[in-house]
Amino acid sequence: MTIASNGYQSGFGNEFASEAVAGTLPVGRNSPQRVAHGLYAEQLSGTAFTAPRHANRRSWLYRIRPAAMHGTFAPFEQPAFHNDFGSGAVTPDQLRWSPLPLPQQPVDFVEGLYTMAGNGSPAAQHGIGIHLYAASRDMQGRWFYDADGELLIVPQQGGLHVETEFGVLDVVPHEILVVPRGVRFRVALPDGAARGYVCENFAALLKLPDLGPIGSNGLANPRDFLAPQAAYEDLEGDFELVAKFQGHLWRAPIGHSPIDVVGWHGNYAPYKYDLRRHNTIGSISYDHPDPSIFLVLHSPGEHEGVSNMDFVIFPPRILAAQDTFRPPWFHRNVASEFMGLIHGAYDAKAEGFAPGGCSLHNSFTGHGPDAATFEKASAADTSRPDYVKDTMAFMFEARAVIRPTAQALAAAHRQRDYQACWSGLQKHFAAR
Ligand SMILES: O=C(O)Cc1cc(O)ccc1O
Ligand SMILES: [Fe+2]
Repeated sequence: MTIASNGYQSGFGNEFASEAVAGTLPVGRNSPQRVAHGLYAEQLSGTAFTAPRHANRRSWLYRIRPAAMHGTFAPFEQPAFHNDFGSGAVTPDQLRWSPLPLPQQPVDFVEGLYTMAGNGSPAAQHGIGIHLYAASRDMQGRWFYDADGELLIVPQQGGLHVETEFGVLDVVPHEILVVPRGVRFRVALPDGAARGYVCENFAALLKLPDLGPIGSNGLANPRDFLAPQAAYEDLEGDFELVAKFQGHLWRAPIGHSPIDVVGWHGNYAPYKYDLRRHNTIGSISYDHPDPSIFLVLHSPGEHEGVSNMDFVIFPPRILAAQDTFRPPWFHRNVASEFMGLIHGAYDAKAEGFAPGGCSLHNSFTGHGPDAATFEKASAADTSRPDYVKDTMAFMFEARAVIRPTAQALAAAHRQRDYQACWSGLQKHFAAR
């Protein structure tokens, strides 16, 4: 059984209000003595009660049964999905992986999560977990919530039909989905199989960046973010609720569908965004800009301008910079970079970086265009623009080193010859 979408409300972090049955939302108060239609009122807080108003996020849910109603949690064994990033040595090598193969067996979204890397921890409330998912069946009689971090889901192959307490979000590759901490949801696969990336953010909630001299419009525009209209099901049965709590998965029996919110209002809700709407800005004079110009959302850190995580995309664009090496330059950064590819080819890598694949370049590890890209771009005619088409790469960039998991380092899909992509770079130096 699937719940159909009731559509969307637009805006980033707005004070939304939505009811699937007319007259559900109380007027002029949040918690009346008796809620309309015999519903229960429940608050879901995403920030401290006393967070300043501009940062305060919470919603009120009016539901058939309160979230407290479920059985006792017991461990749920899914050893590939965790937050064990280790504390020992971490290789400074450049790392790259081919796409995670799609499962041959029936595997749902939660069973198909595979942890690649991360830093910090849910207990410390800083850092990120970076996961892949590869799934082949709908979550059946099972709902999931992550108490450890908000989930930034980046589909790469196959759509996702995501039923949440707040309503339904349908996403396809090129769209992203953010499910806030604690929100219960079920993922169905309209295309039969699906693959993608997840950034689990343990720290400050994702927000739109300030635009500085860019002005009041540009990059990801707030009105293009969509939150769901309320949609619910009134369903009883022998089901299960899976929780991620302090790095581990738990399961509890639940006798009803938790997607039973008939109306809600507030500013803490899941949302989606179509990356193709990004208003991409670049150089119209010379030089390739820093990738911060491609920022979509970020989780700010304690120091201004230094993020816990920046989500950056490399969408189709026109390169016009003159007398310029147009692809990303060679570089070493204090920040650490995990990249993925949703579609097409990435302009710094002629070969080997496939859609569904990923790479990791940690703090001060040298990287940049591969040898073939360097030779081509050094010889290119820059008097005319380049149209970079058929591409959508992204980066989860973190201030702290991103530690690959033991399973990612040992994985069959790791490209152990990745560094060879630079070995063909020729010495061109001539003093005279
Ligand atoms: O390909 C990369 O490494 C990502 C990246 C892209 C870019 O345009 C500038 C710097 C950077 O790290
Ligand atoms: Fe880089």
